[in-house]
This record gives sequence, C-alpha cells and structure tokens, in this order.
Amino acid sequence: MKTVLTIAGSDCSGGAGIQADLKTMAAHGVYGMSAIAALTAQNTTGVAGIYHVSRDFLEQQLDCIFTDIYPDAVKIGMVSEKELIEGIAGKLKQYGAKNIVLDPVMVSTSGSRLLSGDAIGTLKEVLFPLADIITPNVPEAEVLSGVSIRTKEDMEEAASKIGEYFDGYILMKGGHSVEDANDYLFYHGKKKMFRGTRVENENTHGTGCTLSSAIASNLAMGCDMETSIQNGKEYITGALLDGLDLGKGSGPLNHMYRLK
Ligand SMILES: Nc1ncnc2c1ncn2[C@@H]1O[C@H](COP(=O)(O)OP(=O)(O)OP(=O)(O)O)[C@@H](O)[C@H]1O
Ligand SMILES: Cc1ncc(CO)c(N)n1
Repeated sequence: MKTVLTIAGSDCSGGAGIQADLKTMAAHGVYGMSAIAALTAQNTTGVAGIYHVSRDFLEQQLDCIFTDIYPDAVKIGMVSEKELIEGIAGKLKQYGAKNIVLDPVMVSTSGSRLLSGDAIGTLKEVLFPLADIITPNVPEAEVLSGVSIRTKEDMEEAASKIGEYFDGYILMKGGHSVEDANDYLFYHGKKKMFRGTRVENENTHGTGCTLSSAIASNLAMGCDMETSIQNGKEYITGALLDGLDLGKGSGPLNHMYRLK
C-alpha cells in the first residue's frame, strides 16, 4: 500500500487540516499518517484558538514516522512558527523525503491568520527549496510575489516573481474567483490551465487542504505531476458538488462522495 504523510494543523471540527488530509488519503486508498504541528480550536464559523507543539515534539513525530513507515509523498499544510518550519526542513532533508506538496496556508477560509508574519521568510527560504509543488491561493500568491492579482496576466507576473526563488511547480488556485474555478499551473516559464466549473456551494471549508492532499496521494500512487493535479481537481469538484451542508458557517466537504 502506498503511504502519505501530512504535516499540518489539526482542525477539531474535521473539515480542514489534518482531518481533511487523512479523509482525503483514505478516499484515495493510500495509507495516511500525520505529524501535528498545531492544534486548533475551530469550527465552520471560525478559529477560536491555536496551540503549537514544540519543535522537539514535532521532530520526534517525524523521526517515529520516517524510521518506521516511510512515506511515498508528504503534504505540508499549516505550520505557523519559524522554528517548526526549520525543524521540518531539517527532518525532510535528513530522511530524503520525496514528492513534497507544500500548501502555504496563511489565512483560514473564515479569515484567521494561520502563519506568523515573521515565518513567511523562513517558509520561502528553508521549506520551498524542498517542495516539488506549492499550491498558493490568490491572496497567498500575492504575499509570496508582492504582486497584486486582479487579472490572468497578474497571475503570470506573480508566478514569474515566485519563480525567481522557487524552482518547482506553482499551482495558483482560483477558488477565490467569482466566475470560474480554474487553477493555473506554472512551471519553468510554461503555463497550463486546469479548468474547473464553479460549484455554487458556500461550504468550502478545507478545499485547499483537500486538494493538496489529493495531489500528494496521486503522486504517491505514481502519477506524474500534471495527472496528479488533474485527478486532485476532479476529486475536489466532486466533493463540493455533493452538497454536504453541516455546521453554521462555511461547512466541510464530503470525502466519501465516491462511495454513494
Ligand atoms: N466554489 C467552488 N467551486 C469549484 N471549485 C472550487 C470552489 N472553491 C474552491 N474550489 C477549488 O478548490 C481548490 C482549492 O482552492 P481554494 O482557492 O479554495 O483554496 P484555499 O483558499 O487554499 O482553501 P482553504 O479555504 O482551505 O484555505 C481549487 O482547486 C479551487 O479551484
Ligand atoms: C488546521 C487548518 N489548516 C488549514 C486551514 C485552512 O483552511 C484551516 N482552517 N485549519
């Protein structure tokens, strides 16, 4: 069985973070493992609190995982502190981790800050060089590039700025657009669109976590990068189309829609 590790934050309400990642992995038939960087107290209406684990404890989790069940792919999500980012980078290098999908989580769907301001530089300097693909949404791509994105041309400019310090695949997600849900992949000066039909569903809690875990699951199963993104896009669209409606705010997706 193929194995995938998520390094991210826990969402006690089960819609985003570690819980969304493990559900996505289970739905793909891969064996999911998790190293928890933070516990969040949150639900569909917002984030009430964040409790970070220590660097030592995060490293201990990674040692336990890598020395026993080696992951075929790694997804990295919410990691908000500088020293945790440094700890992860050290361990991923030590164990030669491969197929690394980095979702540069900065703000929750509900608007809470999930990455410390002083950690953005560390993320770019120490973790980006290890990643095969990064999956920023538009606001994250703006922070990473310094370009204000309004048009498709702005996206290209942002990708080329990010490309000055990041050598891998950049998937800019269009979930925040109003007219469509197209995502754009930039790689070494080339651009490819992954077309997505916008689903009229307010319940989008954890879409970013789900997509990055679906891509990691596909990479673990041996798909190439573009196929992994295409398959991930189909999975997220199906999970949104299911129309699950839980909670009082922006609710979670149905990861089990394929079993219906
Ligand atoms: N209403 C929608 N209809 C169809 N696809 C969507 C919709 N909203 C988001 N997506 C898709 O979901 C994936 C995640 O994109 P999004 O931009 O929402 O990520 P994100 O902002 O990082 O997510 P999160 O809310 O978890 O932080 C992308 O493939 C995007 O196109
Ligand atoms: C733990 C966690 N990771 C990521 C997100 C982004 O949606 C969230 N809300 N919570």
